[in-house]
Amino acid sequence: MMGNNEDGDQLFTPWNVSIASGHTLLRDPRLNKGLAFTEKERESHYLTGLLPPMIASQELQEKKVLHMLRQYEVPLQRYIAMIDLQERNERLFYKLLVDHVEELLPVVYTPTVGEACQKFGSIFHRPQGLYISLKDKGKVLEVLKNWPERNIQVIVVTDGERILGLGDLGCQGMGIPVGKLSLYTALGGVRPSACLPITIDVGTNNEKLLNDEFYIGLKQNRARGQEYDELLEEFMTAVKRIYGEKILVQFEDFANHNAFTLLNKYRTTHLVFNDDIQGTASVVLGGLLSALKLLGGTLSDHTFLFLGAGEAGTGIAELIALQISKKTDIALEEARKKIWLVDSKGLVVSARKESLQHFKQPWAHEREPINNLLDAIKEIKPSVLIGTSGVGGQFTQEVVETMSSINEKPLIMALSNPTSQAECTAEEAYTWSKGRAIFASGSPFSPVTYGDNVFVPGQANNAYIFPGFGLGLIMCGATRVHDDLLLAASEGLAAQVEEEDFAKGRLYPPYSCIRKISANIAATVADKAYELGLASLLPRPTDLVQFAESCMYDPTYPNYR
Ligand SMILES: O=C([O-])CC(=O)C(=O)O
Ligand SMILES: [Mg+2]
Repeated sequence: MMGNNEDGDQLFTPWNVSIASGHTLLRDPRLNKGLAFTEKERESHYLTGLLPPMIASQELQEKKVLHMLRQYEVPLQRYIAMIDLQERNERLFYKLLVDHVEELLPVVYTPTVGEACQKFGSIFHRPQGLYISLKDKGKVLEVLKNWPERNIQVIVVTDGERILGLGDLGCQGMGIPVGKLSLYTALGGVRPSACLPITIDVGTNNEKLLNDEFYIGLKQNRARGQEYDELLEEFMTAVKRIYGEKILVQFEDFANHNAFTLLNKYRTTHLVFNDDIQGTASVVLGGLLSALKLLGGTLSDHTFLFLGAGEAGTGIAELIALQISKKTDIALEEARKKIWLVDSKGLVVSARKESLQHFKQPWAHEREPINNLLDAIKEIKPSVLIGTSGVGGQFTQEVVETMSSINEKPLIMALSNPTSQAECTAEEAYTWSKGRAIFASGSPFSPVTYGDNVFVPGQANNAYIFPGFGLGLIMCGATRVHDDLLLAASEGLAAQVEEEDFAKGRLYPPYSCIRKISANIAATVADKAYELGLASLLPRPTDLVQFAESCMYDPTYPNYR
């Protein structure tokens, strides 16, 4: 329909019904193959003349993009180039990511994605993902319907309040669901069209953003309480209504208070998973199980001390206690007593119980108060030290040396992200422990040479877990997440660590085999879901690893007729 409005501008309805060919085909990132369109495809799809004569293979295209990426010295430039590729040629983006996962994971994911979120307003080109704000209250279902795809299997949603260890980035947190879902596809094989990144904008308390003229979100302080709860309730109801019972909703980078509340509220009615609480817990438990092969003994022989008592800290602590209680005759309550948490006010102890947030209370054991990490280490003598504080540099030389004086092989995990927030670097851990520490970190660190040894630190990042875990849930039609599925994922991951990994001091297998790892995790998770009666796809496939592999998206170009 055409016509003139009052201002004299031409009005028209932006409808366009066509099958993709010619220019449209080239502009559709899901279908575009660029120079890889064959002679025949160019002829039958009206592409002749729209491309230069060269016909390139997908491999050659990969080589070219990789060459270009390696020329950029600034990580953010690489990130932008990858996002541009994703928006231009989706299959090439994923082919590249799958084939060069170790090199490109730090580009599209942690740590660079953190910087991208911080600068999101200025690098914002074309919108990715779906934005739902307070303004959409009462019409969230309609907003969801604006998304062009219908067959969604996974949503990753954030409200941007705790982006990695970088704090409140408001609406600019969108980089995180986008990045996580790229990994769902590249690492876990979930189809890109089945993935939906969502940011819920309830405002931000970040003054810098509120005063930034280019800030892309709502310029108001965060809604709390009833206003917040109602929007999230409307969202969760709409999601189930539009996508059904089996839609997986992954909560990501919410602040502690909302993260625990949302998970508890929706775990019995929806298929929900909190990556920061549960995914991180599962990846760390996997690393601990594999560390036992180096250290000997069982989990219950160890004493654990955490710096940080938020989502990651208490999530990991609870999963360790659960595993101990399942594998021994120690009750969960007793198992918890092997685990100690230090927060910003010092050791979590019973004397503080009244003033503690509810998620810290199970960890308030009997002991004299201690107000700092170092003294807590000296008193408790942990064999395992885990940093989940979100604050960089807290594992000082003295901390690492003290751990090393207590333990022959201290196990130290510096999990906070991105790299700037890591509790210590890999080099610090190996140097200060004189090469004795077993070290893993949330963000990637390069190998470290110490004496005659080259140590390869493992990256204890939930990226090992959520893609395979999600695939496992989806492929068996799971309807609820159960803690036993997380334990299964940890065991599935630990089973993938090989002798040569241990020889290099790493507790995790290399990311280069991540698709195989994910298929195995998916299989152990689905197997457990069948055992618990949580799987709806019947009959159960006999070979679950093979079934997982057969479900995985292959980014190789198809041929067009
Ligand atoms: O995104 C990551 O690298 C791991 C994670 O969930 C977080 O730090 O919040
Ligand atoms: Mg996270």
